[in-house]
Amino acid sequence: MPLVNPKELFQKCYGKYAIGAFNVNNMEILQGVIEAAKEERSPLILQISKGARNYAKLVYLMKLIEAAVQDAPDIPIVVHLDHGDSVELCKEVIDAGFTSVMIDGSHLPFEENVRITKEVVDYAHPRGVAVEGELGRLVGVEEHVVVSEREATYTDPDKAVEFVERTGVDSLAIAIGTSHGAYKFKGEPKLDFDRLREIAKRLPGFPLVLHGASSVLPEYVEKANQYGAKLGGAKGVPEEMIREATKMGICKVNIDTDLRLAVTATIREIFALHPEEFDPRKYLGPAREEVKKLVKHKLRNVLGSSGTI
Ligand SMILES: O=C(CO)COP(=O)(O)O
Ligand SMILES: O=C[C@H](O)COP(=O)(O)O
Ligand SMILES: [Zn+2]
Ligand SMILES: [Zn+2]
Repeated sequence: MPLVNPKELFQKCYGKYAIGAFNVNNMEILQGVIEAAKEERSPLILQISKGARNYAKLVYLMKLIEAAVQDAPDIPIVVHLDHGDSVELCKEVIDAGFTSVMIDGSHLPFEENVRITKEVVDYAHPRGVAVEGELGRLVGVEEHVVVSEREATYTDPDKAVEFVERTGVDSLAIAIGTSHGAYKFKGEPKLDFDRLREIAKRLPGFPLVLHGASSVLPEYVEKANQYGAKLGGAKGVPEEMIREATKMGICKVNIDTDLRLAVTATIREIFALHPEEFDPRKYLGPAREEVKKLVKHKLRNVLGSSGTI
């Protein structure tokens, strides 16, 4: 089937399970993710960041995704722009065939965020493309002990309603305590589920998005460290918390760091155990296999999207 708009996927999964949005940077990661979705009979969101585009060139990534669609003809696949930082970039990728874009104005003043997000919606919707906006800031490592600090960065439920109404976005990324990367918490992991519940209550049935949703699986961190990495103190969102969030209106769960860790741990082990090896297929192949194993686990045991197509 052709690439799909995520709207229908979100309607179907709301409150029950979530769609995994996996960052794609190269062929091996893409193939690992696709093989997992095929075996699990699960829909997929493939997301491309500005960084991915700078690394691999958009034309290469789009051709790889075209190949994936051909290789997995019955899997609904969304191609999404992750953290679009300008109206121009969103328009460019819409014209290139993306079926979903994120315009991330979360660092801007509210009115400015509304303005640019609405501009993207006005361009995207007539072209059949969905738009994700973001309200609230994802902050790393620092613990939110001070209430005023939390109020300044976490998503305000009143503002979320106003933002959705005024922009017409199809989904909203919210800040409830997650952050990007491998160092999400200093102490015990904690998410503001009361806030999520409140936002979901005020926006009934409206798809919410969780960024920074990697779990930073200890097995990968330990293996990478065992073979020379320095990832001390790495900590992610426990899988149980992700499961809980998918029951509360989170329809899209963004995962990048976990893929990076799976690749890195695998390659480090091979380099350490087989120093004579110099054929990239001998370490990129196993890394791809590990990505597949990880994504199957996420789809089946964390997101709950296995067997839904
Ligand atoms: O939010 C993300 C991409 O937009 C990825 O988050 P992680 O760093 O937790 O994988
Ligand atoms: O949100 C961030 C994603 O993990 C993408 O990261 P990147 O900009 O390094 O590709
Ligand atoms: Zn953001
Ligand atoms: Zn993100």
